[in-house]
Amino acid sequence: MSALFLSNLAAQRELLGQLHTLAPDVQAAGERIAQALRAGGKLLLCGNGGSAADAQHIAAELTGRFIQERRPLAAVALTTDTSALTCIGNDYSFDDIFARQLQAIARPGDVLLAISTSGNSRNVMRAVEVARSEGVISIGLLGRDGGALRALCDLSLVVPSTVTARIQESHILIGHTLCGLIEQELGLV
Ligand SMILES: O=C(CO)[C@@H](O)[C@H](O)[C@H](O)[C@H](O)COP(=O)(O)O
Ligand SMILES: [Zn+2]
Repeated sequence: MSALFLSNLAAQRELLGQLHTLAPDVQAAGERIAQALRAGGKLLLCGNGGSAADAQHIAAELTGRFIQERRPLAAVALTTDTSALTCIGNDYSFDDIFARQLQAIARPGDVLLAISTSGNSRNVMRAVEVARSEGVISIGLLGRDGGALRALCDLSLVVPSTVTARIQESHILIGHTLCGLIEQELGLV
């Protein structure tokens, strides 16, 4: 068990080494999301497996509460509606499960947080492509070398580990940091 703890600490140390490039990008991502929310837009989130859980977790911090009592903020995880996911997956393609929901509810000025540890999940890539065509800013929360999503997204936050679990552990740290920045930016804490 202690091997897992040590492996997590090593990944966090590697992340620390990237802080000079990552911190300004996380700050920029928080500001962009806050700007969109201030203007009446919303944050949409997507990802597979553990990243679907992260998408829901981050959305809940905003619609519910992160640190302090405040008005709810508009955030929707595209991972939660099993009817939409099974209908679109079954009738169209699993690659379309996020893109089609996004087409239905996204408006120009919204932001998409696209979460993928490999950076290569087809359904997340398809969502980012649709985001671009709908005037939605895309922020990638990625791992490894960022994969294909790195270049597709308007802004990419890449955790430089090659282990999926370690990347996810850093993703939720960055997700919480974004929630804190958003609350600060909106003057709500
Ligand atoms: O949580 C884990 C592994 O820690 C898995 O459920 C993992 O999220 C799934 O294999 C995903 O399908 C991986 O997708 P992605 O992060 O490469 O986009
Ligand atoms: Zn996991």
